[in-house]
This record gives sequence, C-alpha cells and structure tokens, in this order.
Amino acid sequence: MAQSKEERILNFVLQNAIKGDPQSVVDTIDKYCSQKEWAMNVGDEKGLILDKILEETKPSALLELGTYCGYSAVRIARLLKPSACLLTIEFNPDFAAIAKQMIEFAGVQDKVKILEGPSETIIPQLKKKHEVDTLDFVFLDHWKDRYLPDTILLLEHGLLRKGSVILADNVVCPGAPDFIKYIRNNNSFECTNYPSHVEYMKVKDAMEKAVFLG
Ligand SMILES: O=C(NCCCCc1cc2cnccc2s1)c1cc(-c2ccc(F)cc2)cc(O)c1O
Ligand SMILES: [Mg+2]
Repeated sequence: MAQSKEERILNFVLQNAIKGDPQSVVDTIDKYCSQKEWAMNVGDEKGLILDKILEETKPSALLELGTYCGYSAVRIARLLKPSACLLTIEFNPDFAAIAKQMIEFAGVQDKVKILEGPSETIIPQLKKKHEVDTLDFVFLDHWKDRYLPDTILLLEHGLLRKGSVILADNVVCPGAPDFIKYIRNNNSFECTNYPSHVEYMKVKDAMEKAVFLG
C-alpha cells in the first residue's frame, strides 16, 4: 500500500527527531513540510503567536479542534504545566493514529488525550464523559465552517468561563468569515487579530484571539 503524506511526515520524525524532545519533533515537522511536502500544520510562524498566547494564558484545561498529525498538540503540550491537560478532537481515524504516535514519540502523552469523531458529537460529551468543568483555552483548527457552530456549542454547554481564550487559525486563508463576523460583533468577546501567513507559504493568513468576558 502506498504511504500517505502523513505517514511520510511521521516516519521522517521517527528517523530524524529526538525521542522525548517535543521541540525537536516540532522543528523536524517544520523542516519536512517546508522543504519536502506542504502540510496543514499551524507551522513555525503562527506557532510563535500560539506559544506567546499560551505563555500569557497559562491554561490547565485545553481543547483543540483538528489534531491532524499532532504538530500543534505537541507544540502546545511542550509549554503546559505537568497537571495541565489538552483534549484534541480529530475526525479522521488515519490522522488520529498518526497523531497518537507523534505525541507518544514526543513524550507528551501524559498531557494529551485524542478524541476521535466529529466535534458536534464530542463537545456535548465533554463535561459528563471527559470530566471537563470549563475550558481555559480552545484552539480552533478544524473545518472552517465549524468554527462558529462549535463556538456556540461550547457556550450552550457551559464550557467557557470569564477569561476563557479561543484562538482560531486560518481566519484569512482558508477563512472563517461567519465566525469572524459573529465574534467581533458579540460584546461578550474581546477580539484581537494576529496577521501572519499560511504555514510554509507567502500567502497572507491570520489568527484571531477571542477572550470570553462572561
Ligand atoms: O482545512 C484545514 N484544516 C482543517 C482540516 C479539517 C479536518 C477536520 C474536521 C473535523 C471535524 N470535527 C472534529 C475534528 C475535525 S478535523 C486547513 C487548510 C489550510 C489550507 C489549505 C489549502 C490552502 F491553499 C491554504 C491553506 C491551512 C490550514 O492551516 C488548515 O487548518
Ligand atoms: Mg490551520
């Protein structure tokens, strides 16, 4: 069976990164995806914006929508305190299997839990099935037309509290116009835009931070 791009990325990490060193896993994926095959990781440029917002927020309970190969899960987990926990939802079982191996190789498996399935099914289960109280940080990086409905789901299920931070990737390219229109016009959110570029490209992109005011 021919290897998938995601398998090639994982194998490159297994052969070139340092086991148990999340920074080397992040750097190795960036090297492969900038030099060999483009892939939809948040990447090094937007990754630095993500790092800075995480260091400011110091979250304990985190949710990521869109795991893919686990690049941002490893990038996030490497900055978390030992007691913190990142739940990451992935729709595609093949990607989830790759991400699991990536996260274990990086040595951050104790801080990351992969949940497989569609976000609209899993979000309503987070409190009862996954023992979540409220979320300190949410990273939106899944289907761009799910950013708005899933943000509303998070609100409806009482998963956000005063000060919860939502960070959305790709609000310029591919874009999430309905999410941006809603969140910037909702007085319960304080929004900040972070201009950047599509990972490994010169194409303009941006991330949007929205702090829930309660
Ligand atoms: O589509 C993107 N990411 C979403 C994959 C969604 C799969 C999932 C759905 C789903 C549903 N429920 C739960 C979990 C999940 S995961 C994406 C695309 C580009 C891009 C592509 C072409 C291009 F020319 C320029 C940019 C860049 C990016 O950074 C991206 O993130
Ligand atoms: Mg993205």
